[in-house]
Amino acid sequence: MIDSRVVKSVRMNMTEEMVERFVDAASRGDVAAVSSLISRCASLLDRPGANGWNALMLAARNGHYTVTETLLSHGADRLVVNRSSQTAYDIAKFWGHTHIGNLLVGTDDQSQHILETTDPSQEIYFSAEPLDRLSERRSDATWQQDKQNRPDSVFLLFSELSPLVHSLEPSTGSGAQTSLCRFSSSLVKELLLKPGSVLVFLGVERRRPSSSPETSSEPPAWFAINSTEDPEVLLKLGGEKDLFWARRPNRDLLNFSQDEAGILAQARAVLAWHSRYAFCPTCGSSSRSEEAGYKRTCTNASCSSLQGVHNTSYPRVDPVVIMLVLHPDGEQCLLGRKKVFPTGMFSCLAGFIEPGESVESAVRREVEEESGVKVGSVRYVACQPWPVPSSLMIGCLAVALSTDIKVDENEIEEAHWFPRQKVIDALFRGGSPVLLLSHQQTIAHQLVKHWIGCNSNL
Ligand SMILES: NC(=O)C1=CN([C@@H]2O[C@H](COP(=O)(O)OP(=O)(O)OC[C@H]3O[C@@H](n4cnc5c(N)ncnc54)[C@H](OP(=O)(O)O)[C@@H]3O)[C@@H](O)[C@H]2O)C=CC1
Ligand SMILES: [Mg+2]
Ligand SMILES: [Mg+2]
Ligand SMILES: [Mg+2]
Ligand SMILES: [Zn+2]
Repeated sequence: MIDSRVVKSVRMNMTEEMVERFVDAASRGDVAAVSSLISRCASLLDRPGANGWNALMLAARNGHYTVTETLLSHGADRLVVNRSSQTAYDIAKFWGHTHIGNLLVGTDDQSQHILETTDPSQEIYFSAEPLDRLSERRSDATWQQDKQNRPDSVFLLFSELSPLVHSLEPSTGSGAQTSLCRFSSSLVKELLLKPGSVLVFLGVERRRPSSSPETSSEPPAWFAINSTEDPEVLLKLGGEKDLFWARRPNRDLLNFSQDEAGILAQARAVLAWHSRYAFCPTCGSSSRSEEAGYKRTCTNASCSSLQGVHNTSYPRVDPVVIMLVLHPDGEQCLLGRKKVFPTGMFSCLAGFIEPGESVESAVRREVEEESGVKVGSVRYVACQPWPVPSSLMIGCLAVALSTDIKVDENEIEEAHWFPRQKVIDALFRGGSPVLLLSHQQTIAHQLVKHWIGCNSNL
């Protein structure tokens, strides 16, 4: 007689084996095997394998576009999570498969196929460009005046370079905690006449490709104002709303949506330049704002800054190299901490580029100055505008030639080689007691993530 428990157990084993074959086919990108197994047993679709990952997650992990497409066309559930609470979209995003991420959220763009799949720049905070800067309109005074008077124009307000913001309900789902306060021209009209106010034209909203052709009016223009009026009085401009000034640059500026962060990076950096260049650096006379806030011209008619190329007349950008230095064994990375960092936090080394220096030389010099480690090859990864006040962080991976560490105590308190697994734990567990990484909106964090994503096989 056959024991029914044995039959049940054999059946279970067969099903489990089929699930494993199915997830394995998805993981390898074998679209024929995936399709054939689904046609034989549709219930396989969302079943997880032994490690808790289903076929969609594995296809997303390994960048298999056609398999992802096939699974979705059969109705695979995009919202199922693995044991680390990641959806297939989270996994695709983490591993840099942007085109698969787009497919999973339903905004597929085939052109992504042509590009390298691991391009981290699309995710970099402060780098979104939702406005068209329309630089050709900056010197068109009539156009500028018209835009300033239009009721649909948007004005952002800053005091001592801090933007006026309001909190967002977590239910907005965007992940952003704060949003920039948007004022209309009628509310800021008087403020613009005050002598301490500086106005910068930021651009016009980019039209969405789907917008109807009969919308003939031009898209709204955006401006930023830095005011020297009493900040408490300015708060009242917003009426009864619960507004506040985002004053702590390294913290309060990291809570916006990607689009608002991009606008903020532009606005704050240009306003910071105005606040530091009230006087001409060449002759010391006062200077005035022109070209809708994109130029400062010396008021002294005989000043040499009025002839030739003078970079003091235009908004400044300071290049900074920031690098994740990899151990020659490829399995460890060099992270350091400044005294001001919270306990346990380590980050990439960074430093200003000096005049006459290439990116590669600056990486080698700063790493050696700060840690004593010699660096060989350097590879650019992505950059981040950093409006504190107006740096451009140039993010690189670099490979060490030596491994002994001797820190420059003026700049760095400690630096160590961290093994890959410790870094993975810090990334996934949001900070272990031994290692806390910098905020995920920083390029330092993104470089670490990029390194893990490039090489690891989680
Ligand atoms: N987004 C991110 O992930 C990160 C951003 N950063 C930003 O990068 C910038 C530079 O990093 P950091 O490690 O401090 O740089 P450095 O290692 O070059 O050290 C900075 C020090 O160098 C001096 N210095 C030299 N050149 C300049 C210059 N052109 N402008 C200002 N100071 C200069 C200053 O000294 P003194 O004050 O004595 O004159 C300053 O304190 C910082 O603004 C920081 O906020 C840094 C790390 C991560
Ligand atoms: Mg340095
Ligand atoms: Mg430094
Ligand atoms: Mg330096
Ligand atoms: Zn001058």
